[in-house]
Amino acid sequence: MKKSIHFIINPISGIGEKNILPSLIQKHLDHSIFTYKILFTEHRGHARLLSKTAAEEGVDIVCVAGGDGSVNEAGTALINSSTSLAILPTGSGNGIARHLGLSLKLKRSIQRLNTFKLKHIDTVTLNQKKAIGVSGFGFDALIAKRFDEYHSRGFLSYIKLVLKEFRNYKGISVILNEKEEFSDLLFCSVANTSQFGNGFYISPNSELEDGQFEVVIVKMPQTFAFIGLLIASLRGQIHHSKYVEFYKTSEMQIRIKNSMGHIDGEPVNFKNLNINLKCNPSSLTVVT
Ligand SMILES: Nc1ncnc2c1ncn2[C@@H]1O[C@H](COP(=O)(O)OP(=O)(O)OP(=O)(O)O)[C@@H](O)[C@H]1O
Repeated sequence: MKKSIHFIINPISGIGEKNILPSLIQKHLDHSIFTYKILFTEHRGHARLLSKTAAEEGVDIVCVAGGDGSVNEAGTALINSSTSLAILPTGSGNGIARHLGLSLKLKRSIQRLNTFKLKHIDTVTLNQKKAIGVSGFGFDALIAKRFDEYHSRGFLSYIKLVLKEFRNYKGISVILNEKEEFSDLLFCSVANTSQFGNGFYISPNSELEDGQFEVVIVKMPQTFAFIGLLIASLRGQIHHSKYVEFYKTSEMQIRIKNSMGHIDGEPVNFKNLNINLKCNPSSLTVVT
């Protein structure tokens, strides 16, 4: 019997044209293996609703075309279901797709679906919210919020914003497991995958199949050292920096002071800043 795929396309993700996707899918998907349907998201949160419905209907694969925000919406709706997640990376940063080693070329990533290889990956719970890639508090959350409101997307816009916002940024404080307190931090990340996106690594040793995640503490650097940190991040060397500490774990309680949060790059308002972090091992099936 043929497998069913629902393609869910976020038309505002990234900077590329999404209207060509239906013809690329028609051309490169193996129709002897798959039947498919194409849906475009119409608003924030729509990918979550469409994916939930697909899982309830017993669709085999939800293939989301978008960035990490869309991957989060679609993927977290499929946790512990028998529907697998596939990704066509059309976002600005595509951190989760890059971590999974997926091709950023649309033709290649559609063709790769035809081989239908599955992987069971971990997800992370932050209080009631679910994450797949990198979440956190502090400067990265501020950037997620500003980027969300920004007039343009893509890599260059992102870098411009990061450099502009750093100039006025005041640090945050974090307490780990009610014991260790850190103040004047640039940010605190919860990394289930290795990078924010665009090749900016925050936790190069994070893996999606180890039943654990990393809590990454980044101390506030001076401007010059901040540029150094960005370069180290792009080189995948940030774990050697004296400004960075890692805690690998499957569970942790963190208390955040004076910060907003983000989950998979999307700004999130946590009502309670006592956050219980928990890994959910092998809770999501992805096509790689
Ligand atoms: N039709 C739509 N109109 C407005 N917003 C939408 C629509 N469809 C989805 N969204 C929202 O767009 C936001 C950004 O999407 P996404 O993360 O996929 O792209 P990106 O930000 O360009 O990529 P990345 O997260 O990899 O940097 C998400 O919050 C998603 O809910």
